[in-house]
Amino acid sequence: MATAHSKIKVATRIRPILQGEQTDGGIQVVRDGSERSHMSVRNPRDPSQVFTFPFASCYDEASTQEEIFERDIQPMLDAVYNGIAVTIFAYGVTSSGKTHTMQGSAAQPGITPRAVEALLGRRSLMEDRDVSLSVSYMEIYKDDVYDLLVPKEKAVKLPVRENEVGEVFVANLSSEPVNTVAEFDAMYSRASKQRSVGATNLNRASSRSHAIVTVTVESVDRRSRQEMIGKLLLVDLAGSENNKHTGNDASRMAESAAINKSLSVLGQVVHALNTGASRIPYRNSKLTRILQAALGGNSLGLLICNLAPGTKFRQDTLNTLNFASRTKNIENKPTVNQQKSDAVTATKSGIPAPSAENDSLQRHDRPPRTSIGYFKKLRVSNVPAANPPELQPQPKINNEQHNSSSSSTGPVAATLTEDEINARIAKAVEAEVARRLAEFEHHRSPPLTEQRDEEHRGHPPKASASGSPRISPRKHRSLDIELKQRLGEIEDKYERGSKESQTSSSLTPASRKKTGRAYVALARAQSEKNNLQLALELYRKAETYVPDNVKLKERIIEIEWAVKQDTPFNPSPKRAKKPKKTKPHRRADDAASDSQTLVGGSGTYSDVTENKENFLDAAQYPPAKRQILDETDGLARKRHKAAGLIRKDWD
Ligand SMILES: Nc1ncnc2c1ncn2[C@@H]1O[C@H](COP(=O)(O)OP(=O)(O)OP(=O)(O)O)[C@@H](O)[C@H]1O
Repeated sequence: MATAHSKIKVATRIRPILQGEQTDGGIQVVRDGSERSHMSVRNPRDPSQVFTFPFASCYDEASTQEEIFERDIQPMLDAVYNGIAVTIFAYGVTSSGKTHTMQGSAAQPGITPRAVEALLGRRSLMEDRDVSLSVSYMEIYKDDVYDLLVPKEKAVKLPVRENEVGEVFVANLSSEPVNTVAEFDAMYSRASKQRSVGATNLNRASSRSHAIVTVTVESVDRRSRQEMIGKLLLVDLAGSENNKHTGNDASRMAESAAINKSLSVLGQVVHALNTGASRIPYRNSKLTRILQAALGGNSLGLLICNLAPGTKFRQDTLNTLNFASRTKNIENKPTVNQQKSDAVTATKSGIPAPSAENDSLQRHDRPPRTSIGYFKKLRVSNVPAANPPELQPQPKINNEQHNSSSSSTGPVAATLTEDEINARIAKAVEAEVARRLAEFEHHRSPPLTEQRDEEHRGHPPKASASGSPRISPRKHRSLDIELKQRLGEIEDKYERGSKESQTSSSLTPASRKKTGRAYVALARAQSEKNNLQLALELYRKAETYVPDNVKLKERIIEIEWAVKQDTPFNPSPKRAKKPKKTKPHRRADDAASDSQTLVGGSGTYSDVTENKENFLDAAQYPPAKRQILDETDGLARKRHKAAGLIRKDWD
């Protein structure tokens, strides 16, 4: 039987213009008369340029909650009843309409209440099966997981665990049985009030956390006692934020940093899956760990990208659509969770069947019966789902994860201090970077000796696409050599030390910064040589070490664009350094937080505009404009300092 692959489906939705919002109509849904549609977005920097992004469904400002539900959600619910996990997540910049789409209001209920109602409605149609529904509801706030079904004062941080077959679950998360729509509405509205929400300049009720509702549908065939467990995960992500617009205070800034960081990791996971990376960084945030099955795993997926039409969000829109374009390439392998429903099978697994006394609230400190994938090892057969074609037991997911904590706390940990272990981890990663870079360079570029020979033979050095490289080829080579030497030294040092394999998340902030910087320098050198594909890969590598660097993201988008259009990329010179006296003193712990975020996630239009300006020679600007830029920068620095975050310019 062939394995069924299913790509993540992507839909986009533009929210209506809010009161006082400025827009220039630069973002539109375009339909070609058939079912096909695409988003058209004007380049904020060059209005003559229009980007187009085709997606399965594009909804404009006039779209209704019902329309989206009927067209894109309803058809996926069959799969849930057929024992498959389905994940629907809303993504977008703050205030773009994610909560409206997922949760909605009493007058305009969103996807979540509609989906539960539809699932409950289907129950009566299942004549030969006993069906039960239960719901859990959690939020991920500042990278900690909380149960929204328990009163806030009693809510504790819940651990995210993995069972012996590598499936991730949230331990001790409660779930409640749901039999009627009224029951669900009461529970959902009570729990949603507990979600962390705060006012920002961009949204009076901005979600400060990612919220995940999980509806579990268990159905047992009355005759064969075969049980199927389907799941529906409804995810309302917090929105990426530009703190120049949000007007956040210190505590909001800390929330914002956590939101932007986790969204950034989500972007990295999507990127790693797209490029077939051997290591997918699911472990770098709780969000991606929990959504692991939905991203390259055994779940069916729908990503709804919410877009804000305001002009100031234009760059966010482009970032969101770029993310969406990458996500739609991800292939999942949906599998049916099916088993014989009897106590013997359950106890055979070593995990007791749920006790009869289990009342309305079930707690799980081990993989719950309903956890996605728990039945993988109990599964006795596969059933084809009504909708998806053929479904197979889940093949091994390409999600190799290097668990550095286990290696660093083995025999080494017994004799070394934590600092020493950290230092070794840092060295190991740097060594890995060095080795990969050397390999990369070896395969991609002609050996330096060959280049030198060419010059000796009188061939002029290759110019960049612009025809006027700012860095001479000689300088490129010396930069490459210098960096390789530096990385070689690190590797040598490491060779004399430990051999653990590591992840970027295990590095100290200083080491992450250093490694990221090395990649940026190499990438820049490659882009100067017009090796754009290679430069792009190196910039992306850098991003895995400094995921929240907005300028780096901007550079990646620019090069992606150049590669896509097959046009030359004209790298801008380094930002002119400001006079020393305007810079506040940097403490050691400031340096350590360099890899933290100024704004993360996707950045925003004005942010990028400013960054773009930073790439340009400051001397090109009239004094008044330079002063404004300096003041904005000073203000931002003050705010970030207050929140323990300091901006660091890369490149
Ligand atoms: N399709 C829509 N129709 C009418 N109003 C909408 C729509 N989408 C969003 N809104 C309104 O826009 C505002 C912002 O929406 P919402 O709170 O859903 O954004 P969000 O993306 O969840 O923001 P955050 O990430 O900050 O939580 C709200 O007042 C909401 O009611």
